[in-house]
Amino acid sequence: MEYVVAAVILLVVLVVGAVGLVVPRMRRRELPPPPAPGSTTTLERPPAAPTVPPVEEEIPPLIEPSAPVVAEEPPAPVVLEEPVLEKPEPSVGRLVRLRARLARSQTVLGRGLLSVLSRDHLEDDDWDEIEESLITADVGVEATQVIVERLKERVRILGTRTVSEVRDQLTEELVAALEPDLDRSLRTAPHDGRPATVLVVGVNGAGKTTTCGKIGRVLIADGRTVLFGAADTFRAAAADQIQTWGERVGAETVRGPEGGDPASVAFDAVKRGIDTGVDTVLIDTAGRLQNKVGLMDELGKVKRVVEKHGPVDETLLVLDATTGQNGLEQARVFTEVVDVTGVVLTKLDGTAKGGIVIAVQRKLGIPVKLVGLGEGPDDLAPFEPAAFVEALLGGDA
Ligand SMILES: Nc1nc2c(ncn2[C@@H]2O[C@H](COP(=O)(O)OP(=O)(O)OP(=O)(O)O)[C@@H](O)[C@H]2O)c(=O)[nH]1
Repeated sequence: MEYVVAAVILLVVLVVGAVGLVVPRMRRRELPPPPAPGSTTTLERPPAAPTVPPVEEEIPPLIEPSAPVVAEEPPAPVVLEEPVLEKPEPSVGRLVRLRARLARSQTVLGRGLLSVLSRDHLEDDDWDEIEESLITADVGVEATQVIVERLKERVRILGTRTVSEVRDQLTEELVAALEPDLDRSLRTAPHDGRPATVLVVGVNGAGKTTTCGKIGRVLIADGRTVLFGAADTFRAAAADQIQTWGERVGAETVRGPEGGDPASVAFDAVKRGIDTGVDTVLIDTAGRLQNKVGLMDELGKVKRVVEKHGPVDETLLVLDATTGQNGLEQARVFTEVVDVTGVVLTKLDGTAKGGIVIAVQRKLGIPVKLVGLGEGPDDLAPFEPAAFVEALLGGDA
């Protein structure tokens, strides 16, 4: 009996042992019970992801592939064509060629005056009419009085007059009023190792940028090399404009950021001109009203900064002829801020007041060196008093 009890106990122990071994294994496969609230959870490192063999990613092309490439003849080499540069007209004789542009002035001055002067007897009324014609043509009161007095005197002394005699006398008086002996040459010849510098100044819309481009062409036509400085940093279009003028004739343009310091652009332009060895650097400045003190000071600074490279050779004041006598006050202020050495009178093609040339010179004591006679690239002419008066009076040059 004792043996039976012992065998049963042994059997029970074996069964319990076997169950104890099997149950924990099965439990391990089940999810762990949720952690008791408040207990800390130890995060176990997740099992490493199974290693997947790398798949080669397809990178889309930047440009869509065209049809499958078929082996063919290699393409002919691309020959880069040199830009075709324009050949500006020579400056000599331009005024004569452009004389028809003064037709409006001719009507007032030429035909008007000559028809009065060729009357048999010149009475006071006739002289008044002559005076009026000159003043209407913007010659200015002072200059008109001088011209009329001198003509009266000559007519009185000469006594009898033919139309051609009167015409000659009038021509002489107008030419004399234009002070033909003034030096009108543009100082654009380079110095030893340094280009000549030309500064172009004036009020808004007078035609500075256009004139700058046209002067560049005049110089290139006369055999000089040119570089433009786009110091009009107020108007991005002005820099584009001058650059286009330059590209047409193969001249480089130095420009700065929009709204940048114009003096620094002007300085850099001259520096570049020195480095590249050009003959002349033409600097276009922004338009400014003569009564804006800050802007006029800025102009003075542009000139001073440029002069760190050496003196400015020409400071050209661009005046719009259609603004008539009003332009004279603007001009006076400019001459006080920068030492103006020459006047460019633009838009003479659009006014009947060609006499403004006389008034400008008399009032400012500065020679008119160039005249603008249209919007075309070569519509700028060196000013020659005799040819100008001939054109005004509508006779032969
Ligand atoms: N008819 C005529 N138009 C001209 C002449 N010169 C310039 N212009 C025109 O005048 C306008 C103004 O010229 P711009 O050169 O842009 O004037 P700007 O002085 O540089 O102007 P801002 O930089 O704004 O001060 C343009 O339409 C030119 O074509 C000229 O001699 N005759």
